[in-house]
Amino acid sequence: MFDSDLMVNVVPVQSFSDETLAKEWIKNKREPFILKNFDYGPCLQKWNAEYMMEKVNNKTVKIHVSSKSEMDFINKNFLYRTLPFKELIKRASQNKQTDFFIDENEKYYLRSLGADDRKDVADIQKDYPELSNEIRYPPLFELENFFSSVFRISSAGLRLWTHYDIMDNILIQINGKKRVVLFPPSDVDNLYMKGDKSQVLEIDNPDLSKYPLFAHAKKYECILEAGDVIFIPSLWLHNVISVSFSIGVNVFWKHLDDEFYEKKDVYGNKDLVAAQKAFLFADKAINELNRLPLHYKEFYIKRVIQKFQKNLDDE
Ligand SMILES: O=C(O)CCC(=O)C(=O)O
Ligand SMILES: [Fe+2]
Repeated sequence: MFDSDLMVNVVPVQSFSDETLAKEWIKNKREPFILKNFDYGPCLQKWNAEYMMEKVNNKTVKIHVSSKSEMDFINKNFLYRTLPFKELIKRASQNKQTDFFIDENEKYYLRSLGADDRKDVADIQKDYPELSNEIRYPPLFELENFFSSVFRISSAGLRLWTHYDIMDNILIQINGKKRVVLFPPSDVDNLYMKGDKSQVLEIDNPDLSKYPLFAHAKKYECILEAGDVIFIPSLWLHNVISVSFSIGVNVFWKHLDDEFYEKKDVYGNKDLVAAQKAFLFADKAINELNRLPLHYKEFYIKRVIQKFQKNLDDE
């Protein structure tokens, strides 16, 4: 497989400046897009490293620390540590560290959490009151469906693994640049999933002997500049690399009725209740079939898959 074969599957993410059009896309098209030129308020001018260090006092944050550019959640090649918010910003905004946990080139990632990270969802308005009136969200969702708002602060060059979330989501880029690569839900068979994450880490240089189907995955791709917001529809897989020191905020909201979401899901990434039940039934079905000799099991797994496929075909 050559690079050029992989390139065939790259689609640039659409961008536009019209909020009404953006809302239409969310409702009807459900594909990623970038909305440009929205007025987010003072955060766009103000939120740089110096300002954040000065403004946010007395807060400690749980962070990811990684000596590798490609963070790997499945094999945990990073550390969880705690730092004062100020210190996180200082370190994440510079490329070489004098104080470090692993080595001088280590990188930092903050996904902000609620006050009690097991019970509370992240909400910048509550968790960072000193910054709360400096950001305004674009009117792309109904306020009653709001779920959480999350800081995404990252060192230059750090990549967040490919994953999906179950809620609709906008990612607002406030400072610095990010490259975002997305894969449609229909490509989930090509992404070697483990839970909500893909095992293919090096998406630009994948090991195709290990992950041959990845070559067929369709990539939607864009660079998010400060002042851009991208819509990441639920179930679209996404991989995010910070091209420079980067401050972003993402907002999740519920696109379905409350009852479909797991109640205790503070991160907004647990599979929908119906899907969790289906996985449990699948485990039970597998246990049953495991009691049979292999050739019966193979035959009946195919028959069960046919049943699921027929259900989809009848839709
Ligand atoms: O910007 C990032 O680092 C990750 C964003 C993300 O995963 C999201 O908005 O759902
Ligand atoms: Fe995400």
